[in-house]
Amino acid sequence: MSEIQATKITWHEGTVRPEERRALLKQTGATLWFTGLSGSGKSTLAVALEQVLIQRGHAAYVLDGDNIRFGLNAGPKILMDTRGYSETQAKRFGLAFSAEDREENIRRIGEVAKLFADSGLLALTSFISPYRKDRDAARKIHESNKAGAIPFIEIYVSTAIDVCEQRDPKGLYKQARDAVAAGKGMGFTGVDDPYEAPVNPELTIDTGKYSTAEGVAMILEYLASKGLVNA
Ligand SMILES: Nc1ncnc2c1ncn2[C@@H]1O[C@H](COP(=O)(O)OS(=O)(=O)O)[C@@H](OP(=O)(O)O)[C@H]1O
Ligand SMILES: Nc1ncnc2c1ncn2[C@@H]1O[C@H](COP(=O)(O)OP(=O)(O)O)[C@@H](O)[C@H]1O
Repeated sequence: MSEIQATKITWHEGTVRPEERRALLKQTGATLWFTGLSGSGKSTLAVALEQVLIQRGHAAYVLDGDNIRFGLNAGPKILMDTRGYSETQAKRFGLAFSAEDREENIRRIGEVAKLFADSGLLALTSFISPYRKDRDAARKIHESNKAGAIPFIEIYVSTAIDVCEQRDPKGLYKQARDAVAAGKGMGFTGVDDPYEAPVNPELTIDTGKYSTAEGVAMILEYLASKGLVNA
């Protein structure tokens, strides 16, 4: 017996067809997967795009790395301080920034975005998602969706590290550089932790060159070309 059979779970088919969901919401669900360094502009772009989409009558929702790490993917300390987890539980379920924890962070959010998009929403995810294999796995989750493949649009926010570091909106680059100088390190993406750039993203946007409004316009143009938004 395989591992999967051993768990004795069976898929329970729904009766609502994807066309019915599309007719109800007057749109096709999709995931827009923003990836890039801290401070590259993922959240700014995603939030600005969400606003325009809603104004245009589209159901859209941003899943933001920082925000999701307060809840679904909270770290051990937050789980103990705000959810009453014991230290053992918090260590078991909490996610920090090791390669394994980032992998699980992205796996969960790949699944959640897929559910949102399958329900008919435009899911906008804003996570560093530094590992190519983890982003590819999220794409695969969408491609192999039970009710039919879901569009997965990878948007590489390619802003150079020196620009991100100059912005340093949360002071984390400075902290990371100081930690490295002190010989401790912080495992901060781009400083002393890897970022693997996408090989073949659907879109690339450098916010060092384009304004937020221009970036949003580029994404809308792409979505319109795929029939995913009202022109
Ligand atoms: N070590 C380390 N490396 C990178 N980022 C760090 C780290 N520690 C904390 N932060 C803050 O967490 C935000 C990134 O969370 P993500 O869930 O998007 O990261 S990941 O996809 O799991 O790599 C990231 O937010 P953004 O700046 O919005 O990207 C940082 O504010
Ligand atoms: N063209 C632009 N697009 C997006 N953000 C920009 C742009 N120009 C400057 N910024 C600034 O860069 C910072 C990007 O931060 P944020 O959106 O939180 O990035 P990330 O989510 O990738 O960490 C913000 O302070 C934002 O105001």
